[in-house]
Amino acid sequence: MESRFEDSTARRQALRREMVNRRAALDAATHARRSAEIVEILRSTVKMPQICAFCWPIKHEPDVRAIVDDWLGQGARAALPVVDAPGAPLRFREWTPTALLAPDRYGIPTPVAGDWLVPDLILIPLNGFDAAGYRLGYGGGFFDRTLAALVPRPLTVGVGFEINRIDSIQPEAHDQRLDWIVTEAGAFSCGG
Ligand SMILES: Nc1nc2c(c(=O)[nH]1)N(C=O)[C@@H](CNc1ccc(C(=O)N[C@@H](CCC(=O)O)C(=O)O)cc1)CN2
Ligand SMILES: Nc1ncnc2c1ncn2[C@@H]1O[C@H](COP(=O)(O)OP(=O)(O)OP(=O)(O)O)[C@@H](O)[C@H]1O
Repeated sequence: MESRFEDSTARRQALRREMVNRRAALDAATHARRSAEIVEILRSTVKMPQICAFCWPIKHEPDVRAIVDDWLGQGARAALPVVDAPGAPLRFREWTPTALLAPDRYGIPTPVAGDWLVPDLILIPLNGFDAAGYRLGYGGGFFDRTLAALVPRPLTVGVGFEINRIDSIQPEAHDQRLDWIVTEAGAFSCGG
């Protein structure tokens, strides 16, 4: 049992790095084009939420901030995740275009003030993903823990690039399945 645990942990660690490396190899124009394609698909498939959580892109993740700007202009509110501590669920703090952001413990720009909000939609960046709707992140377990705790559960839409598609992330008991995955190739319902 111990060695099997170490194997799956080692596999995930190697996959996490590989997924970041694949995105890092995209040139800026390709990255921008694919991000824009994802935003177009989101525009035509996702109903505007009341409160949209999204992530400030890191590690060459897709940049879908344009749809958040659209929704803000149409009356929605937006929020970014805040890491209180490793092992704790995320909380979400309001973001507006004038919000002051400061790097958190991982260097991720994070609001330093603002209302704490509960999103009805979360746009979740996919470091890696599979067709069943499982996501590979950066190993913190933050979204798994957060989604396990949120009642009612918000709509979860993973946003990723096709180069980060994996046959199966070999989900574990704690892995939360996303409702939708949107890539530059389309919107996929995961039927979780
Ligand atoms: N853009 C973005 N923001 C996000 C997330 C995300 O996936 N993307 N998160 C999604 O949950 C949360 C942050 N989760 C993170 C977890 C680990 C690392 C990280 O850099 N890990 C190091 C190893 C650090 C360590 O072990 O101490 C690494 O990958 O090198 C970064 C973010 C909240 N904000
Ligand atoms: N609901 C939960 N309760 C307690 N621990 C959890 C829960 N969900 C995940 N974890 C723990 O978090 C750790 C990391 O999980 P995982 O490898 O799935 O992270 P990840 O999805 O890559 O990370 P992140 O969402 O931060 O990007 C695991 O060791 C797991 O035990």
